[in-house]
Amino acid sequence: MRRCWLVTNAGSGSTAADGIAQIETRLAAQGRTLVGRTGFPDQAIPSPMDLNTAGATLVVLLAGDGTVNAVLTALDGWAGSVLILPGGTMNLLAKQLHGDVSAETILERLEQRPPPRRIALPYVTGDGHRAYAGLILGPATRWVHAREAARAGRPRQLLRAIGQAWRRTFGRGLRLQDMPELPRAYQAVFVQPGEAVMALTAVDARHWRRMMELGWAAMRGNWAEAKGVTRATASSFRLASRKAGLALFDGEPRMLGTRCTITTGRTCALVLATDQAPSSVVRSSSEGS
Ligand SMILES: Nc1ncnc2c1ncn2[C@@H]1O[C@H](COP(=O)(O)OP(=O)(O)OP(=O)(O)O)[C@@H](O)[C@H]1O
Repeated sequence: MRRCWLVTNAGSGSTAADGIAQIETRLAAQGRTLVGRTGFPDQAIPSPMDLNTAGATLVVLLAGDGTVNAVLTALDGWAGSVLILPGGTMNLLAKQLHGDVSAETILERLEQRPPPRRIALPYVTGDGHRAYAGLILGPATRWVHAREAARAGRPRQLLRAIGQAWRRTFGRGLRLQDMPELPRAYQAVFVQPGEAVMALTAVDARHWRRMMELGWAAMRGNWAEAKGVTRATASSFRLASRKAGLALFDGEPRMLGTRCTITTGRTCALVLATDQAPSSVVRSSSEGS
């Protein structure tokens, strides 16, 4: 893992130019050679063939969960390793793999003996899209447009997006098929990948602030029996919607077709985990290095 390719996203929550420079300095101090750099999304993610041609055996990724999603999906099947460093806002995957530690600490652990394990990550999938940290379904997904407008510093677009999200959230909820445990119409359904089955958390809460708090907290797994929340597990289920609907795959908006089926999958052993006591999702999917 001496020859690396660095992928960054300047739009990710906590990726600053000096942070990227620090990572490059640290890699050089460890005797690693940077054979390529990609600034996503302006530049395309390198293909396995690009990486092999450059002799890269390690992709170091400093970005948020949305960028991590794009890279893992593009590189699934590659024989090298991917090291995910926290460069985003939530960094759910980096925390699962390494604990809540800095990029510097994770790079230090690359040198430890035995070396970090390469693991296969489970994901949930629908209509060809994947979510490694979590999938959000239902009208609450409309709030993503407000988030992106705020991020882009566009106040008029933000106000319009808030208005639309507000109306949608309190409109008709999402119904699921093949899930008798979840019989109602829900404002949001959070789906997290797991070992054999996925975990569903359905929110039937009509207060928008509670709903958004519950949503992202659910992804971090730090709340349990909140009001208006029902939990279930499934190996697959279908959306009952007759119209295409918005979904958030690791926070990124994608359209799902009518009656789309959501199932599970798993990557090849691609991703490095450095935490001694990783989360249950990671532990359950671990493989030898
Ligand atoms: N596949 C993609 N294609 C195009 N743009 C993307 C893609 N994934 C992420 N982005 C954009 O890159 C920016 C940063 O997203 P990213 O998810 O990497 O960081 P974040 O949202 O700050 O972190 P986190 O998801 O961990 O909270 C966002 O504007 C996002 O929409």
